Amino acid sequence: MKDQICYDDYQKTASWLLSQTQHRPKVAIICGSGLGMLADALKCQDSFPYSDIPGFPQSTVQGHAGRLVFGELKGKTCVCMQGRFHMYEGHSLCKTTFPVRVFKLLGVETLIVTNAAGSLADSYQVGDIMIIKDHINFPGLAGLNPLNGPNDDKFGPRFPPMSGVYDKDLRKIAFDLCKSMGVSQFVQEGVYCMVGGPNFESIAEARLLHRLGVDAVGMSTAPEVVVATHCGMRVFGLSLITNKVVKSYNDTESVNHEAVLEVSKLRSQTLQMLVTELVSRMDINNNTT
Ligand SMILES: O=P(O)(O)O[C@@H]1C[C@H](O)[C@@H](CO)O1
Ligand SMILES: Nc1nc2[nH]cnc2c(=O)[nH]1
Repeated sequence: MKDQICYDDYQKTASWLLSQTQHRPKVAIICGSGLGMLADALKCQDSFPYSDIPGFPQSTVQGHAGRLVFGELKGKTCVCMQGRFHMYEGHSLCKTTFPVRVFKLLGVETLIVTNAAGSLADSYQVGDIMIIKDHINFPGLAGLNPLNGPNDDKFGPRFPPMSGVYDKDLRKIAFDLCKSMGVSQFVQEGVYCMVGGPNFESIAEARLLHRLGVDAVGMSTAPEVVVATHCGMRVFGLSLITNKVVKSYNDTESVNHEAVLEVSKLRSQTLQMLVTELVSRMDINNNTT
């Protein structure tokens, strides 16, 4: 896939998908590491391996199946990415966010992003679910932004604001749902920070992030949210805390990807229920053809 992607490229992929499925999703869900089971709740599924979708990049990370699944959650039509693209895989940022603009052209209005993340906040525990309140886009601050290059006005403005992008109403609904599901004791709300990866943080880096007010750190999400916001989508995000980031030189523990995937499994059912109920409560105009 070439690095410069133009409107026609997104359009070709969207048109192909629309010709292959009757589903017309209003909600898109991006599954984080080990969280692909979120798609299992979809009814009346049509699914497509990324390798079959014209123009789609390919997943290379363990725990990211590489399938696009269309279907219904409690009667609401959704499309779900079982596997996302990360900058550290060697994709350019416009490739990692390619699906988001395709979703826009499919008619998607709300993007739900999920990820596995390490916690910096002292009060967080492994297995906590963090409702994302805001993000720090570290690569973005350093000039690595998916919106770099000529702006395409068909998608959005040259200088999009990024304040208040994680929808307040959806966050409130999610909190209330967690209470009624009896899981609020392990639900947090906080700031997610994207770093480039693929290495996990050094202790000095972890301390820096902690001092900056980061609650959870990961290697994705922010570019997808920037692109979704640019094209006018509503955004909701969840981080699953899979590990505590090591901040002390006395700590002998260290994190690895297998442990991240193990913890993802632990909370899979809760996350699936939360996302399903959240979507069912969304105010969406569902056109099914
Ligand atoms: O796709 P996400 O952000 O959930 O993946 C996280 C960050 C790395 O890709 C991986 C590290 O275990 O999990
Ligand atoms: N950067 C980063 N990404 C993660 N994804 C899951 N855990 C972590 C972590 O500790 N650091």
